[in-house]
Amino acid sequence: MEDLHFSYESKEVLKGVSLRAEKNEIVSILGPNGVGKTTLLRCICNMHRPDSGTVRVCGSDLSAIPSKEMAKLVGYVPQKADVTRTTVFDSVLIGRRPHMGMAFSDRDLEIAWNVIESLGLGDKSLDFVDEISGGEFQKVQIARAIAQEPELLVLDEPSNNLDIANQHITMRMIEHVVREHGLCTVMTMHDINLAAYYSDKFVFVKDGMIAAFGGREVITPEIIREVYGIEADVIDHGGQTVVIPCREQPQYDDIVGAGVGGHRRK
Ligand SMILES: Nc1ncnc2c1ncn2[C@@H]1O[C@H](COP(=O)(O)OP(=O)(O)OP(=O)(O)O)[C@@H](O)[C@H]1O
Repeated sequence: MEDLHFSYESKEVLKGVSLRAEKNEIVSILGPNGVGKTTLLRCICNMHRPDSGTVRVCGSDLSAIPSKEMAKLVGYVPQKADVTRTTVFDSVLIGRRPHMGMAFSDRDLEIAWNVIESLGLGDKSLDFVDEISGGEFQKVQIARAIAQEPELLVLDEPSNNLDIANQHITMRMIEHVVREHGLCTVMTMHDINLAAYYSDKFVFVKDGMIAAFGGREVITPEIIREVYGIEADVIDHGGQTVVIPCREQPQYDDIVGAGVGGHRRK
């Protein structure tokens, strides 16, 4: 992505974003609510046309290729997806559409089933997607994108609605697919610790620009303060980077003192 600018009408959300993600890499995009993370992902997937700048996947300018070719390159899981009444199995199998000829092949069926089983959805495969839980639905969306076998997997908050065990099952599945097939995953995350657990690179977004981009060395108390405006400790826990917000935050007192939620402190 090179020098990308994007505006909603007169509001400029992305102000010259450049970044490069490699094969076999998991890249997490981090930053506060409303900073432009989803907008960035939608530009990567060609769902938003940037004001200027380019996005290339495997050398192809996505704005210039047919949608079926695009679907072979990029699999996208949005934060909120529409629910149509299909079974879990069919919903995942549909991910194979960019690869199929006139009909689904045995290989398509096998790939769909393997992903479903790996994500622990086997016993739900004949359930309708409008009759499963929010977390199960999230896993179905991710399973479909994995079954699509794209070069680039773009995930908007993949841990949404998932309990701690399912967060790790899903992230491990994504990690496995990335390592096994050498594809690239770019995802937004609010949980920095989960991102730190599984990602190779981190992009901190602030004011429509990249505040930091790199390996786990960019996760520092300074960048957390700069981007989120909070104090936090960043510790190494057995080789794992862990961010722990400090209990005392001067601005929390201001918020509580101002009576947010009706709980004015005396
Ligand atoms: N369709 C739209 N029309 C106008 N403004 C929009 C639209 N979608 C998003 N915005 C605005 O653009 C900004 C960036 O939104 P975006 O959804 O990209 O943020 P985000 O970082 O993904 O937020 P979150 O972490 O809360 O999901 C926000 O101020 C938002 O209100």
